[in-house]
Amino acid sequence: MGRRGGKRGNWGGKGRRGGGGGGQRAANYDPIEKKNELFEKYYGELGLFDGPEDVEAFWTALRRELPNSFRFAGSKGHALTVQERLVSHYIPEIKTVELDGQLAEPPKQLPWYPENLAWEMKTPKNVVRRYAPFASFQKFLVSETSVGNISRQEVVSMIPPLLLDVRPGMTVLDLCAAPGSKSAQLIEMIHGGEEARVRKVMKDIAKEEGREASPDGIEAALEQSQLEKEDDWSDDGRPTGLLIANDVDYKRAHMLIHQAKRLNSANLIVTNHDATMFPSIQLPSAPGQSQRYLKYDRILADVPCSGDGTARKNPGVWRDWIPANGLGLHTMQARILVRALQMLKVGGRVVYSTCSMNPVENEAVVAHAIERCGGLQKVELVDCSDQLPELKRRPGLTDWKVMDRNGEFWGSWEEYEKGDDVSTTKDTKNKVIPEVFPPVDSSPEDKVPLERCVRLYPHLQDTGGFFVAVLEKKSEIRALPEGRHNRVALLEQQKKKAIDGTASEKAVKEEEPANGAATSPLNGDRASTKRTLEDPSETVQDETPPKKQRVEEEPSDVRTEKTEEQPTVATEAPIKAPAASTNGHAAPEDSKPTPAGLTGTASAILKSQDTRPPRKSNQPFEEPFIYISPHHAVVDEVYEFYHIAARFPRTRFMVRNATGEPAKSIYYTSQLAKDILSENQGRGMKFVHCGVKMFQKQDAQGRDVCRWRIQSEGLPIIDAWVGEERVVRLYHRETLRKLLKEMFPTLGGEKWRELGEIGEKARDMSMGCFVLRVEQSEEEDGFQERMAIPLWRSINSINLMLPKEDRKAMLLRLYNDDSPLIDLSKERYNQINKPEDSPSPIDVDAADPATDVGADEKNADAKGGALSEDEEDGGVPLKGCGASESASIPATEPSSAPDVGENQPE
Ligand SMILES: C[S@@+](CC[C@H](N)C(=O)[O-])C[C@H]1O[C@@H](n2cnc3c(N)ncnc32)[C@H](O)[C@@H]1O
Repeated sequence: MGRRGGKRGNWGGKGRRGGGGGGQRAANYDPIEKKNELFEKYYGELGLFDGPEDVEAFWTALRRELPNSFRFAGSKGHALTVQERLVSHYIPEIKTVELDGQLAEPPKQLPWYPENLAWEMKTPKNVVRRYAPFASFQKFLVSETSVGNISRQEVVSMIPPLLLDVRPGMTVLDLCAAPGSKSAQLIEMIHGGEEARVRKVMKDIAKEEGREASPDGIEAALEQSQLEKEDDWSDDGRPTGLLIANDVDYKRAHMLIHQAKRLNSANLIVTNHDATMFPSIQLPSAPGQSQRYLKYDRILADVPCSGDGTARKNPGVWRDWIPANGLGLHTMQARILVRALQMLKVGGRVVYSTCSMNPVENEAVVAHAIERCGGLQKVELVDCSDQLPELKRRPGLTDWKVMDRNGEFWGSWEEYEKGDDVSTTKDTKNKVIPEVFPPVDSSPEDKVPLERCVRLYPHLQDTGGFFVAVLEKKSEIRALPEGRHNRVALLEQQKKKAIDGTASEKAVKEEEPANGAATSPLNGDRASTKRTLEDPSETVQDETPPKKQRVEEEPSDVRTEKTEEQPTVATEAPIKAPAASTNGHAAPEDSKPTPAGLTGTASAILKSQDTRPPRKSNQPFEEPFIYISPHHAVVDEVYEFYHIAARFPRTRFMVRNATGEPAKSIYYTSQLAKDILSENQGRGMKFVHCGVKMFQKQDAQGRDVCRWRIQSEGLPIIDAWVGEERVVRLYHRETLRKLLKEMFPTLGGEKWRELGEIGEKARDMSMGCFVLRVEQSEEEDGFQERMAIPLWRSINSINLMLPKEDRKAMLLRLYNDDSPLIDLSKERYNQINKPEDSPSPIDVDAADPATDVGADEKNADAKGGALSEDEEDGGVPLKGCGASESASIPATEPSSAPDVGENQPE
């Protein structure tokens, strides 16, 4: 993993590689001509637009560069506070810029985004570079993006999570999640109102115990949180919901982890599976009770697609567009959607989305999946025209033509089959299958209201092109095996109806599946008694795992594209499934072919019964997730040292090493995440991330010092439960400024006085980790937002345990200060270590007991010490937060563990 925030900080710099088969890399050196005969013919003749002006506006917009867009991320209260800086400081400055005699246009809020937290900026890059107010705004964007307070995201990509309507407490699955911008939105929704709920719980507890509640802006926080609407109180206000974010691509799954990590969610699990056969997840069940499986309230299927809606940011689309791109993806997209519908709770919602405008990848997939799931009695296509009313949109298509790879249009499967060029029509590689055409309705009640889908075109509100459909599960489904017979049977029914006026409603259901899936002993009703190891409510799909896809690395919203052909009818192809694993890491999907004739589920059953040791594989090794005993000595120690309230759950601490012993880091997860990890490890599930780092092992002097310091990531979760004995309160801006600016300010002599309001407390406090609570106040020199930061007291100094990037971002946001940080420990060391008078480590301390510079700190310097500003800007990997962050840790002045890759095992 690279430097924190690496790619997220890419604002207006050089072009990035994009999806859609090309990208701006080419645009930088050899501009791609925005022309493509087939592309223009296809969208020109599909009849998507309202007359010539509309058509013209569409193509003009599609050829224009895409505006920048971003949203303020994290908890609502925090996002609003960070946004306030843009509103009150940068926008007024930008408004003073004159461009060609006109005042510059500042960034604008998107009117339909909740709390107006999403923005777009149309100013061209060359202007941004030239004018100081833009340049300083740019600096703010980069800084806040790098610490995760701003998420750079395409406007249209923000829509699917909003239509998914996630509420706290829900169980959500994001099937194709990387690089994770939508997952980040989903996590925020799961955590909605958390801060205020927890504070209210604490207030109530204090009242019960006859104590004063902590004196700060609780009322304001309560107001912000819409507590009336939120209903997730069962875990003392902590969210009980869960997001499982999945991606088939391991590297991209890690990009997602990096992106989501800043949200510090204990309610996130990242998995690495093929979404077309995402495994059923077991839940714990009482002895003697039947097995329970996880069902989801909400599923996002933001599937890989041809990405032709991204042509504005990925000019490669213009060069590479061919009809086979969309045709080749349809089957996999439908499989993902069917799998999503299978795993959904009755009454739950799936949002299906693509950044393609092609009906073959959109309406055709929706109709195909509904058809396979048993029609509109089972799955409703939801009318969401009343949601996000200010978002301009067009209805889904109910009729369309299909272009074959020769550029010829066909109106229906029948027409296509009868086509003149028999060799083409019979060519299965051509990907033209019955399901890519508009659906065939056996009766008016079966007509899928595809107009309820949402289409977004570039010219409607200056965005990329996009497609969204919202589906609701009405009752349990048994998906029909995929294959031509479904649609063909319907066509035949229709023909028959036309001839003799009778429709055989049972025809499809009684049809023998072409792939034999329904006759498998492990499939359909006949198999229900045998299904001991998988969710009986899900019908087996006949799976052919997708072959290799081309994946472009792109931090925001990039589609992947298949380059290889994939059989559309999965009949005799050998089925492959994840290999068994005894320790949570699985062999690659293709390492263990399933015996021919068995379905994916059958294979999963065999797999889970497989007790052989895991095979050697190319799958990167993932350490197991092991929960530690609530009575473990380390748990006792931290509870005692930090005076953590007994009510805070002791059972959810986890380590990532095979011994199960706390060695370097202790993570915390929600209860549901724990249940899932504990129940499913060793069953072939590929978990790649879960848990927020809560405690980090720290070398320290002094017998009574707890060696486990609280990590800044975990602090928001445990903060409210830490006893006053380990809390320092801070109210004044200037005090925090000093602590942010200076690393390791000394307390020796009278130096503690320089720390103002906290000086005396700092002087007198014992060594080890404290929680610095920055409280809200109405004072002029007060804070609008409460914050909690870990603080370390060494022998003679204190230090905020905060990564440098966070310090810098806070200094810029709160104080408009972008001058370099001051590392006082380094200065002290350099002073003492003048060449002519270089004392031994013992001499150092003896010479000046006011310094904390000891042998380890010297070592740190010898190994390179802290990174200079220049080095950082030069992209040297930045790790940790202290002065000695890239080297060994001084015994008395701790640095944090690497702040990237913290999902990685110890
Ligand atoms: C359009 S991108 C998703 C963007 C993402 N939702 C976001 O908002 O950042 C599609 C993703 O699907 C993944 N993918 C492709 N085929 C998949 C499959 N069969 N199962 C799961 N993920 C898949 C790709 O690796 C890619 O990251």
